Amino acid sequence: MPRLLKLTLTLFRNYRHLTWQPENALTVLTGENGSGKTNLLESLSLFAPGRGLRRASLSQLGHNETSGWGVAARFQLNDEIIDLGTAISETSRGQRRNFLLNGKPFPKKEGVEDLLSVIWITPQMDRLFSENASGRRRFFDRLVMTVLPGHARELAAYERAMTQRNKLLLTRPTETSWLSGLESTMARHGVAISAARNEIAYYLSSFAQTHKSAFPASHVTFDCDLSEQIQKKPALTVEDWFKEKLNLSRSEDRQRSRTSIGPHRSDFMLSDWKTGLPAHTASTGQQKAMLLGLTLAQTALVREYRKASPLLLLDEPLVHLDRYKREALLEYLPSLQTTILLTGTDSAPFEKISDMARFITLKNGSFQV
Ligand SMILES: Nc1ncnc2c1ncn2[C@@H]1O[C@H](COP(=O)(O)OP(=O)(O)OP(=O)(O)O)[C@@H](O)[C@H]1O
Repeated sequence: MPRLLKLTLTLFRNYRHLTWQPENALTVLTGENGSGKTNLLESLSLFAPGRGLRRASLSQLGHNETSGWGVAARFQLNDEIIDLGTAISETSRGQRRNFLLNGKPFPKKEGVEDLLSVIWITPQMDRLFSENASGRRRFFDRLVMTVLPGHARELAAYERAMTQRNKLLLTRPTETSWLSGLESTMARHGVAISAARNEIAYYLSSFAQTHKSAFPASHVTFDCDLSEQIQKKPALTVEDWFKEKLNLSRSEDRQRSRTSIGPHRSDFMLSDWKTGLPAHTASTGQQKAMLLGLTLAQTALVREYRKASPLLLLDEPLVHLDRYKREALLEYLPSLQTTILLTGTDSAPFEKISDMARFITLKNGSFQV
């Protein structure tokens, strides 16, 4: 669990209208380039905080950029059935995306991430370990959120305070007590963010190590002053230490127009547990295998912490993998007993799961019968 029972797309990307009731836990979506495979996965990725698997703007999601799009899905969670919906709403501050739970706005202080974990990989992530740190940070924070949903709120609160501090340093740098208040807020949430990242990195490494699969067991570490401090000192002391650092960096940060220290600057490192091979020096296929290894360990961790499986969206998971790894992945996935959507241009590489999975061919945003 969870099980996707129904998906309805209205004027979403290249879909005018689609209603789909999946029959199997495993679905393989195939079709020519541009047929709508990633778009369908993207629609489900919107049931997670943020901008979905393509990080698209709201206007890009509507069919031919119309704003009247909507995505609705019915899920079976452990023993209840819920209806989730997302669409654009107009507010006094402009357009934003809203969520509906069983036809009503979400209760205050509760987010979609409290009900459902959605995990995805995309072909763009094949370069995750060799490209810039901001992509890795975003990836890792999303990973932490799927396990500890409160992480999303900590990040939002930290970023809000940091944005205000950066603005204040430029416009009213003499407002020292206001700045101190913002720095206290940043320190409190910053320590919580780093602690959650460290906790998940630690458990991911140990889960990955015991995980029996063809995928390299990975060692995950964080490169951040704060993470290092947290490993040595109690959280409150680290909070004071971070607050002091922020205070001391005011004039430098004012010159740079940004905050130069904190968890928003950290990076995470991944290396093969056995060989010590750092991910960025591995081959393309090895990096893909490390990404999948991390994703499978994440899935196990979500189950352990939340007593429920995540929804898995795997866009082109077999690309770059050798035959041994492809088969190992396909052999493992059915044991997860959750809704898993896989994509590929051809069905042949998925042969191994042909008796368990439902194969659907897409063309121009509709299912081929
Ligand atoms: N807002 C939109 N309105 C209409 N069509 C769109 C919109 N956004 C993207 N498309 C179209 O959707 C198609 C891309 O779909 P998608 O990325 O899902 O394809 P895919 O099947 O995953 O292809 P590939 O195999 O190349 O990865 C493109 O033809 C693109 O022009």
